[in-house]
Amino acid sequence: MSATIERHDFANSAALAEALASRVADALQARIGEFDRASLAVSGGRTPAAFLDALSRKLLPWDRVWVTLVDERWMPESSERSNARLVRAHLLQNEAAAAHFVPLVNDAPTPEAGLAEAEALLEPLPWPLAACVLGMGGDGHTASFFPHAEGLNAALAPPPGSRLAATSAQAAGEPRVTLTLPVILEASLIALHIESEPKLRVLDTARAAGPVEDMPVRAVLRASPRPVEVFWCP
Ligand SMILES: O=C1O[C@H](COP(=O)(O)O)[C@@H](O)[C@H](O)[C@H]1O
Repeated sequence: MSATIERHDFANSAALAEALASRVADALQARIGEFDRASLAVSGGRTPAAFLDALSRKLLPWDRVWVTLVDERWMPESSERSNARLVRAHLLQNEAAAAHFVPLVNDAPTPEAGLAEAEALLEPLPWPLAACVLGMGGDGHTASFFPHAEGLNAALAPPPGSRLAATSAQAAGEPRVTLTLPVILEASLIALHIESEPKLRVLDTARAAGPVEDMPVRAVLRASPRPVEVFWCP
């Protein structure tokens, strides 16, 4: 079973960041042109900072853009590991300061306890996503779909209408909240942002046959209704 991807390769991280920012800005602009509002989900982790900076400088009617996260660690934004903190620092600045940001974490003690409230805050967004920018870990996780995670099945095949799921895995560190697979697959643009040779090898392995539970990025690659656009640099 081979995954459908469209590769965009770049010489370095700065060139990739600019190109990905332009691609996402175009997707947002197209949706706004048609429906007046657009939504975007971005990932956290170490990779996206330069891309988010570049996107923040794009000229768009940002007051018509709703931004949320692909996934989040269940911890306050005061933590260095908070994905929301990354988005506030790198995307919600410059032109994009006018965007509406909807984080996924609330004051509940666990993702399971906070899921209904987080889902309710997502309800007013203009769905489906105009763009969803995924990352990928060296273990083949994407979003918070970690290999053999507790909650993985519900995140990949949720009850109808569920936009969020709670997952936990030793490799994930903290408990997580994540967009569900159907929400990601509905996005008009699904981009996968990866940097380094080792991550490219992980992607090659993920594209080969093998269980989804071992490398959950396979769930996206195999089920995506359109090519997943891979943005890569060494
Ligand atoms: O845990 C996470 O990891 C992935 C990949 O992060 P990176 O640091 O290797 O770029 C990220 O896409 C996800 O949003 C994050 O929660």
